[in-house]
Amino acid sequence: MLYVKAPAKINLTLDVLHKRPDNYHEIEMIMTTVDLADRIGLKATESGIYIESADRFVPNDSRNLAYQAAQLIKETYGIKSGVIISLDKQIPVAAGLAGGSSDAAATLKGLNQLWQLNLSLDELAELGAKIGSDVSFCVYGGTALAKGRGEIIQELPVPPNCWVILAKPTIGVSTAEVYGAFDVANAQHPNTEEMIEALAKGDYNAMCANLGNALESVTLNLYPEVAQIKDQMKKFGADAVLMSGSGPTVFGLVQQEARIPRIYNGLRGFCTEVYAVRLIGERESLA
Ligand SMILES: C[C@](O)(CO)[C@H](O)COP(=O)(O)OP(=O)(O)OC[C@H]1O[C@@H](n2ccc(N)nc2=O)[C@H](O)[C@@H]1O
Ligand SMILES: Nc1ncnc2c1ncn2[C@@H]1O[C@H](COP(=O)(O)OP(=O)(O)OP(=O)(O)O)[C@@H](O)[C@H]1O
Repeated sequence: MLYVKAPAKINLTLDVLHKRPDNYHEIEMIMTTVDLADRIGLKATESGIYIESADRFVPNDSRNLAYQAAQLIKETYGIKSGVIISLDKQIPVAAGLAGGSSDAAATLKGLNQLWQLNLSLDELAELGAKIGSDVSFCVYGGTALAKGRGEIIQELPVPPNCWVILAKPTIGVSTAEVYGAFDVANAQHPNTEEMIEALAKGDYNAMCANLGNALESVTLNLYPEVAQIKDQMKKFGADAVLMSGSGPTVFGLVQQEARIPRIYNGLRGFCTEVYAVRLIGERESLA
């Protein structure tokens, strides 16, 4: 069995520029990986693609993004052999943390090794873009500026060291629904350039000051409980707070470890899924 780690991502910024003729939105966003990861096991079989997962919210057929990754590699490179993909899910599902996309990216990287394809990260990221907008970033990991519909990746410096508290309300959010309700005319845009500068300088306070997500107000309107979690996280002492991706997960950045118990325990009072993890933000080598 070959094991590959599939880390979650958070959005430090997410800007939506305009709607495109292909119905996707042109975006500009800065993503970084956090130390909360699914573990993907890959086992060779004679033929077929099989998904094993104990999580009842995870599809075990071609709707699974890891299945789609294996299918794409098999078709593109004419592979006859099969694979059993076991997904040990740690990343909450439909959370805005790119769980499915990261599983797909890890599957691409793992199968590259299992089937000895010798593909580069760039080639794997290009394949990943066919599966979903977040998959290319997940192939590289680390910290990056993503453009286009999310698939054009430019590496950025590793953010300053800090803790990330993640809190997911019990609702799951559909990315398509949030983009669908987005109103370009009334959008609030984060300052992407300032965030890039903050990362270049390793300036934690500037990173906190420039967190911004144009989709946040859309999800907050649809699901008021997300706004409540944001308020609570601030009240309990996070340095800065933002919704990740299309939500509903809210993350808070904290530099002082001593502050974590108060925030963590305070949120656990009305939110079952709360995690305190380190920010990774650094690229890992090929699986
Ligand atoms: C919200 C984010 O997670 C931020 O990282 C991504 O922008 C979404 O990435 P994703 O879940 O991989 O998205 P996809 O599976 O490619 O697309 C899901 C749906 O979201 C909408 N979508 C997605 C990306 C994008 N740039 N514009 C869009 O309008 C489209 O309606 C699409 O049908
Ligand atoms: N490997 C997978 N893990 C979890 N969900 C998956 C997977 N493959 C497909 N799905 C489906 O995708 C839906 C969205 O789940 P996912 O956890 O990827 O969302 P997300 O974190 O919001 O993604 P993103 O941030 O990329 O928009 C789920 O409801 C599930 O039906």
